[in-house]
Amino acid sequence: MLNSAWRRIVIKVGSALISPDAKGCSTRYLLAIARFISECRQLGTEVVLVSSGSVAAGRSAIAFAHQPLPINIKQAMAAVGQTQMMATWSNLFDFRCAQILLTHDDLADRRRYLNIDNTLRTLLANQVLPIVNENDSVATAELKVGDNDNLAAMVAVLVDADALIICSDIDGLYSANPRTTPEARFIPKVAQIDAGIYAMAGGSHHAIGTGGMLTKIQAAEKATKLGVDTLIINGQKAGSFDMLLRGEQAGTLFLRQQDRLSAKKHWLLNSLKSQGSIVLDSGAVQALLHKGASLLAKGVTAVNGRFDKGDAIWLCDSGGKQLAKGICQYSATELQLIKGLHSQQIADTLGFCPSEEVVHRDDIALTS
Ligand SMILES: Nc1ncnc2c1ncn2[C@@H]1O[C@H](COP(=O)(O)OP(=O)(O)O)[C@@H](O)[C@H]1O
Ligand SMILES: N[C@@H](CCC(=O)OP(=O)(O)O)C(=O)O
Repeated sequence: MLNSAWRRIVIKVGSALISPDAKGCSTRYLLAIARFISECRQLGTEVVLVSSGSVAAGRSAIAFAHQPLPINIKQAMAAVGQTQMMATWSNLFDFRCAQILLTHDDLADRRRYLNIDNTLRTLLANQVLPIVNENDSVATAELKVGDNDNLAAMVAVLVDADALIICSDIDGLYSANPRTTPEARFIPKVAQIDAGIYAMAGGSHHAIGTGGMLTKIQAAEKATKLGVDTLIINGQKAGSFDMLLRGEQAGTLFLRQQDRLSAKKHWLLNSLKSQGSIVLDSGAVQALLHKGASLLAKGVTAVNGRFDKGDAIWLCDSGGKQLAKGICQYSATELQLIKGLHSQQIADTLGFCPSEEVVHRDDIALTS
């Protein structure tokens, strides 16, 4: 039985699995991965897929013989390969897929970060499989995350995933690159990522992979710090997925450093500076404290301070007691106009309704 604590997972698939011969997309390895994704969903685990492969899949369409590939050539390859990659995945599923293309800027900007978060939540709530990649054909080097291992870790944190599964072309982390050091030892579990672990990492052995083991360890560090267990598994072996479905460990497991929810709560309460506060009516206070509910406009009675969509704010009771901190989906000006209204009235009042919730329950940390 798949790990029952996995409510939501992010699966990252590397270029070598999408386009093993760098001649367009191949289903050679994707069939087993697609079957795994379908089974996870049937077991009630939500899946977000981060798929590399646009450059590798589009490589044969653009004439260029030399290495390294210049950025304009890679961008043209990505533009061709991205549609092929999406079409290949879509053909393997009997449910809908959605394409999300991101750059580093989208994740660094608070408003865009929230929009992506809302889009992903909505897709998952509608049983659509989000397939994320870097927006390679438009992003310049400075705008890029640069590799999909780190991108997948950022997405895992964004969607509050319980686990990040990085599917590569090797069984997991070894004490050195086994392709150049045959006596390298396999490392099944990593409790703490330190300089010694980084020293094990070598680069990629093929021209289409980005980062080799280094970016996978960086990704594991990002994700485990914020409460996401991270696995590096061999996506070329269907047996890796069978093991996970039986609840067994496959590949190398990087253990999360703390509980995911407490990591988020800690981040909200201690790292995000509050830009204002809102006062809740007694019904909203009860729903917040005892039902873990999202905050709706109906329950807001007053708005203090000047904050923007995406800022952290205090949620207070009528006596001014700070009950929780949360990320607000509306600016203070917008909230002044919609406070006390039913969610259905928001669009009529503002002309738009980015979210039915003023503060989503996933973005709330109670102070006690
Ligand atoms: N310590 C290590 N343990 C395992 N693999 C390593 C190590 N150092 C470097 N590698 C290389 O990293 C490769 C996987 O990274 P990469 O080629 O970027 O794959 P992907 O396309 O899946 O991201 C392996 O095939 C191996 O050649
Ligand atoms: N975004 C790029 C992949 C970048 C990347 O990290 O590749 P990989 O190391 O194969 O996961 C693409 O779609 O070609």
